[in-house]
Amino acid sequence: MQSPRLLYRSFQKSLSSSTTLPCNLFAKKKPITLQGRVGNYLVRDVSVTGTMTENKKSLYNVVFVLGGPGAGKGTQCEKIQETFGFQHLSAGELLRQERQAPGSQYGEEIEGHLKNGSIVPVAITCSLLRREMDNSPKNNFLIDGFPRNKDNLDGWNIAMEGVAKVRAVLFFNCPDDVCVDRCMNRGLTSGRTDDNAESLKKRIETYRNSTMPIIEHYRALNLVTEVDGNRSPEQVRLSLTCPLRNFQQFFFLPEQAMCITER
Ligand SMILES: Nc1ncnc2c1ncn2[C@@H]1O[C@H](COP(=O)(O)OP(=O)(O)OP(=O)(O)O)[C@@H](O)[C@H]1O
Ligand SMILES: Nc1ccn([C@H]2C[C@H](O)[C@@H](COP(=O)(O)O)O2)c(=O)n1
Repeated sequence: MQSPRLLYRSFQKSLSSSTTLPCNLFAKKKPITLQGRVGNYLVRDVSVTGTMTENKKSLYNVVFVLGGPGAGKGTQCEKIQETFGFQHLSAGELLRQERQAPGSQYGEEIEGHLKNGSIVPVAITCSLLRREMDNSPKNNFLIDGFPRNKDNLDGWNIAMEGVAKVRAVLFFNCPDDVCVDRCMNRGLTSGRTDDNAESLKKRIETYRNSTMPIIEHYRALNLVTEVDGNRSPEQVRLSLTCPLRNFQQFFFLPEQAMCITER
């Protein structure tokens, strides 16, 4: 069997030699979807921005990382980002930095949400994420702690259409009591104003009521890889290797992305 990369290359060749696409499609920045066959495989969902011949930077590839507070998202993202060629962006961390930024017009608003365990409006969070993505040399992003509710999801879908594509969602499943214990321990040294019993009660509530429906939304789209977060960090890391290799192989090709299914 040919490797996905080789299949992809032959698909690219077949496109440039035989596919005629209207010029005005190339003129637009919006992505277009192409489909074709290579051998016994159907290659689809090739997203193109700009001209194919100019080899422009394609859509950002995104893996969302979700789970309860303390489920281990940040710990694992830090471990895997280098090995698998991602940049890790933590929505919570970006918000904490913005809250501290001198002269930020959003500082107080963010602080209120962090203390309450409620979710900051998407316009703020999404623009912080977008700024990091645009300034990064990377094209593949692990976005940790986003989208946390329907407002996040809807805002992202509008703002990122034609800019980023969600390839997969990693869901760290971990019992609430374990999550709370971990955050309380972290609170002894983290300096985080929300690692305390009162904020955690609200954060767990927000996770159950607002974030779980988002995970279910992506599960219905077949994008969710669920990970048992209630194990040692090393066991969790090992269990991620295989799914991440698959993402890397199938989704994160240099200029464009593809999906291959057997005929
Ligand atoms: N598998 C694990 N077993 C035990 N402790 C862990 C594990 N993973 C992470 N921790 C510890 O639990 C705490 C929370 O981990 P981490 O910050 O990765 O969680 P998170 O899901 O990113 O949390 P949050 O969403 O609140 O930022 C940290 O102190 C971390 O060292
Ligand atoms: N999409 C997001 C992500 C985070 N926040 C706020 C609210 C969270 O309680 C807090 C901490 O996030 P964490 O570091 O636990 O991922 O940040 C938000 O409003 N919207």
